[in-house]
Amino acid sequence: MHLAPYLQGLGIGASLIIAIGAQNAFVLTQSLRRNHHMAVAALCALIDVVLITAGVAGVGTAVAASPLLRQGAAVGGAVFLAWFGFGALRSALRPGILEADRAVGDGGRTSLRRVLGATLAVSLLNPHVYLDTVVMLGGISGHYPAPERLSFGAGAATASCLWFFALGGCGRVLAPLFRKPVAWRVLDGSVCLVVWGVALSPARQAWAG
Ligand SMILES: NC(=[NH2+])NCCC[C@H](N)C(=O)O
Repeated sequence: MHLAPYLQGLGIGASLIIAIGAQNAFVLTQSLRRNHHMAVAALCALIDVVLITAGVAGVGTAVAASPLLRQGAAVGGAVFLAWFGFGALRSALRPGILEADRAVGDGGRTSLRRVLGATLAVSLLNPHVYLDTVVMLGGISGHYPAPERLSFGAGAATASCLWFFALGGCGRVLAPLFRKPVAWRVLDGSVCLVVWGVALSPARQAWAG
């Protein structure tokens, strides 16, 4: 294991993942509801590990080289983020509609299958996930010689695991704050703005172009 590339992978992986977006908002919501939150965190971490491995193995370079794949991902991603943001806007404007869903604690649990299905959707249909793992981390890892590339990938995978388990576990601490409906409205409103901002961001369009 090479320490310097490992730490670089850890730092770059963390800085890419920490910004709030659709996936983080979803994990945080399940954590606040204690809705199979550790299974959700584990699935997100697992998906990251698999995609980072693919990126480090060279898939990212191939995707970036294909205009068709890039544009397909960009259009699909914008549609997904627009739809996800619309859901957040709806619950910010009419918090009552999701009341049962939003109960803090054990009141709002849905079946494990449904929650894991939603986790897969919010991860695998989300362009940010591929951009971070396959394209960015995969692309940066290409600058290292092979053994150091593996250490870089291991560092990035460590960042993902630490982040998702921390986010999944933090609901217990934040739960008292989210007993007030207004806190959910603020969270949902911010998520809507951020997600729509990402859907329209010039960086994403440049990537598509
Ligand atoms: N490494 C990742 N899984 N990145 C994608 C998720 C990160 C992004 N901030 C979000 O919450 O949507």
